[in-house]
Amino acid sequence: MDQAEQLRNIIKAGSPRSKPLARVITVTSGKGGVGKSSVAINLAIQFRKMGQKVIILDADFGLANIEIMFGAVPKYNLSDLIYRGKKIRDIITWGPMEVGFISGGSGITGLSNLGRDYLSYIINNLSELDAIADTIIVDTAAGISDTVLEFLVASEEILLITTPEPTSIADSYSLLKALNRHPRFSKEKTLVKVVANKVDAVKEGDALFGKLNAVVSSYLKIPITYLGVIPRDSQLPKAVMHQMPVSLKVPTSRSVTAFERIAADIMDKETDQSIPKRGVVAFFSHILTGKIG
Ligand SMILES: Nc1ncnc2c1ncn2[C@@H]1O[C@H](COP(=O)(O)OP(=O)(O)OP(=O)(O)O)[C@@H](O)[C@H]1O
Repeated sequence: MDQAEQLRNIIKAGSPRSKPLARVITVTSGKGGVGKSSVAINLAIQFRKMGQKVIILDADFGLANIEIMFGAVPKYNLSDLIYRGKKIRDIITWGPMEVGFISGGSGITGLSNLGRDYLSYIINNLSELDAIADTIIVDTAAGISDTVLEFLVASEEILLITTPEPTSIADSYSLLKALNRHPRFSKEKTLVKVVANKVDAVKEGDALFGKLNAVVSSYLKIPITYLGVIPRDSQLPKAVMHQMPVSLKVPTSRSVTAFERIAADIMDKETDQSIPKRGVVAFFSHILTGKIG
């Protein structure tokens, strides 16, 4: 049995569980600095307020945005689970409102060199996340690296953060173009939802989505939907300075009203039921299968 087959068998067998699989939402952007980590962390807080158990996986290897915004320094990261025998519960850092956080470290990158028994051990370990979390938010690096694309291809739900700057819209298009070319991308099985961040007026966000949607539907034919705007909000960077999510620091601020609305929209019961939750095992197996061919 080759490694890919072994992984497929693990997915088929699933893990013993008494609760539904976790929903994996991947937050990404074509360009850096558009607010990806801010969106990830504030949606996590909003989902917690709605009673969800939430884990953020910081897959922006090398940068530590989430831990800075969280004001919590993780003791271990994903590499400690993969290479140093730590268990999943050891590598979760609990932040404000008990949002869990896993730092990716340099975890995923050396996986192709591992043997198959070892890979199944890792996948089995990660599968525990389905029992710990209802929703897992994956914060990727910005841009079109192979690793980012692997994460996106493995996701059933992608939040694409864009700002009205023409460069951000162009980079969002390039990201979707690269994703569309990926041999394992399925437009039928992936929901791509656009968030317009740092906008000065609702109209500006609508225009941004209109432009992006026009080119994406003509040239790529990927269905994308619009989750609306997050206004430019001076409270947001101020909260970062205090290492607290703005949703907790200034819950009445304008961006927080937008985070509440977007979180409610994402968790809307009807939409929620239409999403085929693949769970953590399928998500990571997808990535690992890609790595080992
Ligand atoms: N709606 C907003 N209003 C005002 N400032 C914002 C808003 N969203 C994000 N910012 C600010 O923009 C900067 C970048 O945000 P953030 O770090 O979340 O972006 P990112 O896309 O994750 O960046 P990176 O590419 O470095 O991972 C931060 O200073 C943040 O406070």
